[in-house]
Amino acid sequence: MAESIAMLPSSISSNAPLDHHLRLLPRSLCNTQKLYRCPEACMSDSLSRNSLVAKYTSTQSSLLFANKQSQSRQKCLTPLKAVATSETPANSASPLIGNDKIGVLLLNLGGPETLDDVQPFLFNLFADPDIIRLPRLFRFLQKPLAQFISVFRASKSKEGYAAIGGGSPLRKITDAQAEELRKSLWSKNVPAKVYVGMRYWHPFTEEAIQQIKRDGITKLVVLPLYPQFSISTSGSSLRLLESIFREDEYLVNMQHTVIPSWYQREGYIKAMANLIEMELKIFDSPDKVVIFFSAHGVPLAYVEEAGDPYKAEMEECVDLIIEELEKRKITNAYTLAYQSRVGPVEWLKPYTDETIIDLGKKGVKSLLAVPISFVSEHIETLEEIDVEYKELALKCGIENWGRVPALGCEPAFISDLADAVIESLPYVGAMAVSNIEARQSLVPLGSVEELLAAYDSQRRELPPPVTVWEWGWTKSAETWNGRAAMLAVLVLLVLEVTTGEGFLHQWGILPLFR
Ligand SMILES: C=CC1=C(C)c2cc3[nH]c(cc4nc(cc5[nH]c(cc1n2)c(C)c5CCC(=O)O)C(CCC(=O)O)=C4C)c(C)c3C=C
Ligand SMILES: [Fe+2]
Repeated sequence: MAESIAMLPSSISSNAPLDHHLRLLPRSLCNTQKLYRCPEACMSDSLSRNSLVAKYTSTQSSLLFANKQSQSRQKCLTPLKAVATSETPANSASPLIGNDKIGVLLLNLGGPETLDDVQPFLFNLFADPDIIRLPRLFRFLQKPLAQFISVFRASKSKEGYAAIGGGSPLRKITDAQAEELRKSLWSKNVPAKVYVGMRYWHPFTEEAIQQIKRDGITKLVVLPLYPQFSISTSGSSLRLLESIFREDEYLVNMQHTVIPSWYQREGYIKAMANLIEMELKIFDSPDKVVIFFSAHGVPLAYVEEAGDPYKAEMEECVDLIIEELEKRKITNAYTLAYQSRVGPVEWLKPYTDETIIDLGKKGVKSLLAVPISFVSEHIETLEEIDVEYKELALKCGIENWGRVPALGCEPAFISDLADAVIESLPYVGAMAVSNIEARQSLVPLGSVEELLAAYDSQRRELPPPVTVWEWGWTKSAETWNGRAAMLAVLVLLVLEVTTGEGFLHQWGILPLFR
């Protein structure tokens, strides 16, 4: 059996040129004000596309990256030898580097595969305290509330899923991405197994972890398939992983590292720019098209109260894509807005629908929508953007509409994910505190525990994204009181009409039958 030996990077030796890392460092590491280009500036001549606004102060504290089983740093930075046999089957159950069996766990949201799955899927979603965080005193209501809201919302959601073929394409696409990533890793002499762990539907994270144990994986790279970190997405999955790891002796001894976000990677940025460049060419006058980045929203309180880095990462991501486009002499106007709001609380602004209406009023005629928070097609690209927002845009006078496809299995993107995994391997179970390269993003590489400790450590109570009853003169109480009052009036009316008795009859508003 022929054996090939390849050297893996001694520390992070990214394919990305050094200046790319360096360019990102001041933004990512300093605790001073961050500068962002004003997205609203896109429509204004006076505010050039390069106008800078101070928007965000990173609260990033220095983090200690060591999981319980951390090796000495010296050891982790020793070049690893990747041992792959040319005859090893691609789906071998025992992928080895040295004596280690390497696994990559892709974390994703999951989606209902049939219309019957919609309500239980929604139940799982709303039962997650990172989606609806109830006050401590009311935690026991989490499941009944999730049941209530999921039943209440299911019919609306089902309409959406019916419109895109009767279910979410997420599982199929994520499985395909996992397979392409595995092939890419093997082609780079890293024989790893790749697993998919969904948060709210099959294959659940718990199932993936069982398989990881059965396969005897000893080093695990955890890679959420969200380019930007949010408490409500990657954070929620990491919290689940933490609880699974904590209770399992095997997992406690398995070394791991997490790549919490990767929006800043050159390969991802270039892949997004490629897609935008290609779609722009379809328009008659490509330079007149406004590039409309539409990100999934989160409630404002996640960012302002719990310190979710999601908004800052999203804005930085858009900046980096725009910089890449500028290098290609593409200098279109652009804007960023947030979609998919659920419930009455305030979410990140500007909202996508309101921004489309504004752009229409300002006379914009061509719009290219760019979904930016997710790398697969899903209900919010296929239904919300392609149907609802397109319809709204056409109604608002926008004549030419285009949409950039999600990255899916785009080869340059998958290859870059593989590089991200390879670059993280020296940090599996290791301390990376002083490694500048490991700290490129607002949420740098670390272990599950460290990341959860760094973000949202107190797990503060947040206003829920859906209407939940609260005591006092609050918005939700007003909403629920209003609904209760309307219901009571309806019941009284029905009683009046059916019994012929009541206030309206006594006051002579309705005729007395007697
Ligand atoms: C980065 C992406 C996402 C963030 C942030 C996010 C936060 C978030 N979502 C909800 C509520 C719902 N999300 C739903 C579906 C859904 N959400 C995302 C991504 C993010 N969510 C995706 C990719 C999908 C689609 C999955 C699919 O099946 O294709 C749904 C269900 C669909 C619907 O009824 O609209 C809900 C509900 C909240 C409350 C939230 C932040 C707190
Ligand atoms: Fe969502």
